[in-house]
Amino acid sequence: MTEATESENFILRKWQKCYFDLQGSQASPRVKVDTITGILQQVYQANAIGSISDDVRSNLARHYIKAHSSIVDSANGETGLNNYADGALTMCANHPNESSAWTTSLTTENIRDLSCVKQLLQSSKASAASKKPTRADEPLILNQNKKVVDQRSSSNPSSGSTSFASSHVNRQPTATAPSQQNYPTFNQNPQSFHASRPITSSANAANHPPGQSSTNQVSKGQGPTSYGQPPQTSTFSRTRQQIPNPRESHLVAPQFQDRTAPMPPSDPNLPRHHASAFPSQSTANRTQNRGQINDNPGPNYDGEPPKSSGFPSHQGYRPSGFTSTGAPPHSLKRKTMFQEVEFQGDGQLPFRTSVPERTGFADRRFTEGQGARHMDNEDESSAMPSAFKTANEQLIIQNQKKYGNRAGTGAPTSSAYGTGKKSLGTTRRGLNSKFVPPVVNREDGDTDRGQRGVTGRSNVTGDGEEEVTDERLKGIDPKMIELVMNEIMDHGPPIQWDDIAGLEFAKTTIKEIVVWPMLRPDIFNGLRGPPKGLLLFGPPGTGKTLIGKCIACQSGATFFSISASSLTSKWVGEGEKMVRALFAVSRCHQPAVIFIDEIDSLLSQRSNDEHESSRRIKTEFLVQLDGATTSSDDRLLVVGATNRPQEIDEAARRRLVKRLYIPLPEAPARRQIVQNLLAQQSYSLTEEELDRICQETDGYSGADMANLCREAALGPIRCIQGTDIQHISADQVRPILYEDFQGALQHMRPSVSKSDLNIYLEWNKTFGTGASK
Ligand SMILES: Nc1ncnc2c1ncn2[C@@H]1O[C@H](COP(=O)(O)OP(=O)(O)OP(=O)(O)O)[C@@H](O)[C@H]1O
Repeated sequence: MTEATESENFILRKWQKCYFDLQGSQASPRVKVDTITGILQQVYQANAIGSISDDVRSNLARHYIKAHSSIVDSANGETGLNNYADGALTMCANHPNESSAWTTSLTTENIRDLSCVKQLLQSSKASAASKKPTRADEPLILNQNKKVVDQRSSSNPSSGSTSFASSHVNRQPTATAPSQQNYPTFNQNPQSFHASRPITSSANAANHPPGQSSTNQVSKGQGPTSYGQPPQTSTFSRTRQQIPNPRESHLVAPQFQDRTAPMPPSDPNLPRHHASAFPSQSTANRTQNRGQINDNPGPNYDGEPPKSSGFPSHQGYRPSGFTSTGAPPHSLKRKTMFQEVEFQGDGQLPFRTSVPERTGFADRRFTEGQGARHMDNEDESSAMPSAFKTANEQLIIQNQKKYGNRAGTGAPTSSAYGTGKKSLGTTRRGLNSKFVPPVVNREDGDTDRGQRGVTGRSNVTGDGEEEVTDERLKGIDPKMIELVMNEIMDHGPPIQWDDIAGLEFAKTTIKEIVVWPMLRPDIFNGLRGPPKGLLLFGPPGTGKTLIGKCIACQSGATFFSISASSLTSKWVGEGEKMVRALFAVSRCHQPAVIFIDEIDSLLSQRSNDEHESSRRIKTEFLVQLDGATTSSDDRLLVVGATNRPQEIDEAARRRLVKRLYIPLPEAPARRQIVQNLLAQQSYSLTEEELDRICQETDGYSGADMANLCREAALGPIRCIQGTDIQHISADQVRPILYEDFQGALQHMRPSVSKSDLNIYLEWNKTFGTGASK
């Protein structure tokens, strides 16, 4: 077996390991995306260190992408390509190495094929009439464009340039461009994107003449074309190619560059990994760029003052991109002409080079491309933009329109589970960046709500740029938003109902009153509407937090988990701001579950000697809770957990409509906990011994049982002589026996006192839901 094959097998084994993550019914979109990203990273890294050949890498990546094309093609704005493209797509693009320049494969034709462009054209139609160029102007513009076409064709007939402009030129439908085959182009049939991607033989790479520009490399099929015919460029590559790193001024606005000039191969500013560099662009930078665009319109391509065409000029992009690449002056003309001729619908779009715009732009195409939805014969020229809308913003809006109804299927939509990655890319955007909320799941037919979700976040600024800021986040400190996203949004592993032993009454009630309504708001509305506040009370360690997570997981909701004491202590003086931010962000992540542990410390009875700051937090919380409870549109559930229900303020108690007692586990539940935990270990216990353990642990909480099992599991280890532990193999450790539990029971006493239990029972009788009177 060759070394390469061994590496391949190693990766395949890992791959199989990931299979469950991808196929498991509970695998959230984010888990799947992360899993794919992970395996592709391994493939890519293995190739980078020479463990596997380019061929093997291409094979693996291709198979993997094909096998999971539905995930790769996910249009989910949160878990789909927005995140995914940053990493995995780079790798599966079969790009030869990190420092190679990326080249665009956008062409005049395929740009128009992009569904997002189509959408943009449609959406700007309304304003088009007023800003449509006069008939007299059109021939001029077209002639200018023709001129550039000719220039490009003649000056660079066979360079293999993949410049945006040249691609445009050479993708004219007529076969007049002899060098067209040298340009990366899109598969004419987007549907065949996955189906017709032969692996690019590494021979292509091997045959590649040394010193040839990377643009040519791509065109020869060494780049992203591993999924398509050599001259074609997959959408993967296009996705990357459209994302210039803002730190690389020479790469800015690649569509304007004369890409016949090779890109600097080892610019010190060039990040080692495109995957990490691109997403790391802060929105602050982008905002700055926008500022440049809007504040400093600059001259147009003729050095004249900006035309009043409704397009902002792009001085922020042009000079650096052009001077450093030595692009000919006519590139500027090209820019403007494309702006007006090729992108009549939204002329700015192709010239926006900040990350999300590009990503979203390409992603949208990528996502919808598989449906082979070619652009209809739109009257594109009739559409003129009135306000700039970035592709990412457009994507979000489109996603809302398109996927706003997913909850009805019961499919988890925006669950944040199963990923170690912070969602929504906020960590990438930076603190001062504009927060772009994720897709809000809305119901079928509820156009008003869906519409509101869209319009609610679109503001046309004075300079004509359309901002995408959620109304619900207005006035919220971005740092707080970031904190909520980073510290409060929970990304733990998914929890199933079966993971929670016993508690049948609580589980059944919760499924009925919370989970189903969250999954099917179309059925559970009006009187059947879910409660917005739920209180779980009972002794410590009985599974209240588990239940909270399980609710979120089972209802496909985003889980926000915070301890009330950290609200009052960790963010001293900022507590109420945090509460506001928490609710605001979670409203953007609906359906959402806000789990507040130790809620009693937040909502304790009001008293005169209460500290001012805690009073403010409490007031804010009640206000927000009221908002959640009064707005029937919101799919927001507040779950409070407490060991001291009797201390909760009665105003708060009233708002936590359902109050469920989470008692200590009964014997069968304790048995289940033991069995579940032992399942991961080698043990030898008879049924009787298990029964005895359960009898002897009366009064133990779930957490006590877990601790008992941990202690018992150490029994076999303690039998081993200290020195031997270093030498024995794992299978030489004997199984866990009943004796180990007996030993553990000597040390582990129950943590809940009988008197405490009486308080819970009493309170449950008075205020609990479903308690027998
Ligand atoms: N019903 C249960 N089924 C399975 N495991 C349980 C159960 N109850 C508790 N556990 C175990 O105890 C641990 C602690 O549970 P959890 O944090 O949910 O308790 P809690 O009621 O929220 O505690 P606290 O009130 O102290 O916050 C869990 O991680 C789990 O290992």
